[in-house]
Amino acid sequence: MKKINDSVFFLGIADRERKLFDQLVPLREGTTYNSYLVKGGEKNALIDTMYAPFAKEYLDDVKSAGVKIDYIVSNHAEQDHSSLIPALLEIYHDAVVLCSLKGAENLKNMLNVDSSKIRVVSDNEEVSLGGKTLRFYMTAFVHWPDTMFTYLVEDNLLFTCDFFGAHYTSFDLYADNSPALELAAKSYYAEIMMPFASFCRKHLALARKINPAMVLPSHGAVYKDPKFIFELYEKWTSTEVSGKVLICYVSMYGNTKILAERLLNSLSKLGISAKAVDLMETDEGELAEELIDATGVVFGSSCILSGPHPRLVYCAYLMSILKPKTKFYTLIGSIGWGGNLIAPIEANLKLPSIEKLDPFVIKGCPKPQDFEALEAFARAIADKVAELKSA
Ligand SMILES: Cc1cc2nc3c(=O)[nH]c(=O)nc-3n(C[C@H](O)[C@H](O)[C@H](O)COP(=O)(O)O)c2cc1C
Repeated sequence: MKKINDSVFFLGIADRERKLFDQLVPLREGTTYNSYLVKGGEKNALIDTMYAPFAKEYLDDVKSAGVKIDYIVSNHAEQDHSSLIPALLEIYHDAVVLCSLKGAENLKNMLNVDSSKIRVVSDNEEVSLGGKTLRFYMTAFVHWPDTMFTYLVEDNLLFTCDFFGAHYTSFDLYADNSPALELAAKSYYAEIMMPFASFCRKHLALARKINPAMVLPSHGAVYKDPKFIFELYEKWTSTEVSGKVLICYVSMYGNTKILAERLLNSLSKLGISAKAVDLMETDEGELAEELIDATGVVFGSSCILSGPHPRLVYCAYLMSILKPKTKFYTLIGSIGWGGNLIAPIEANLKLPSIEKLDPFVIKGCPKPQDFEALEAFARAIADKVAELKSA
């Protein structure tokens, strides 16, 4: 247990060995699950709890505080924060779980929490701990429909659960505002929050309006200087067109790779910010990070068994669920004799109003005339970027 002030304590636990989150998100250095204890003059509250595998450590820590737990605030019912609520209710029989309406439904469905133990709170509702007041803000969809913020009024502390979180363990208590933390927060945003960008913008504005002295998320470090994470979220959620073009390719014998590298070079010469990633060497997390500001995506694939490499189809599907603000896509590739490179990608790429530019496909290895044609293809992409930026 680490002290934040005389009334507020951090009960986070680092899970450094964890390699994958939600069976989808690769972790660079594990993660932390953060829970907080708020001691009031009359009552005490836990804000979010802990992931079940850490039951012993966590419950010992809570008990060592030597206070009765009157309230268990569940800002979000995902099991990494809520799965020890039943165990806590076994210890603290009179404790009441405070959560949103959707949170109540989720806690009942997922953890069999008895309705009699739950009190649903509404937007702006306050609960007094005696000299300390918890105020709740309904912040649906950052990232489940149940999510809410808890604000400790007298101390000006904002508990945001997953919002502003980071899978980051290299800290003692407070954020060091380092490039490593920025990358962890970026990765977290891309994989967890980006699909809900409009909700993120709305709840970011709320957090800014509250103007807390600290932001206390449920993964990663406590932000003593919330401006750091607010400005990053401002940038990532911005609707501005960055103009960046991301080339995502797979190549068996190097033909498509040559096209990808030539295109990257041509785009750079035309003043376009571009990046090429080999999808066989890029995990979901890295791809998601690159997609945050990708205005255009160029899929690169050779033909394999009549279609694109399956990794490209997966990439298109991933884009559909992560919902980056990508405005256009196209394709480069090399075939042997025939097949359809674009159709399986198209069938899986479901992004509202994304525009398709004519693809560029060659036979076998690139020839001098192919390189010339590729220059024209690069100019068409640059023109589209310029058009989007000036719109
Ligand atoms: C396993 C395998 C399956 C292939 N299937 C097809 C195919 O169905 N249609 C086609 O036109 N070419 C096919 N090809 C040929 C490749 O698309 C072609 O050699 C291409 O130039 C390879 O480009 P790369 O080096 O970027 O992978 C196949 C090649 C391999 C190795």
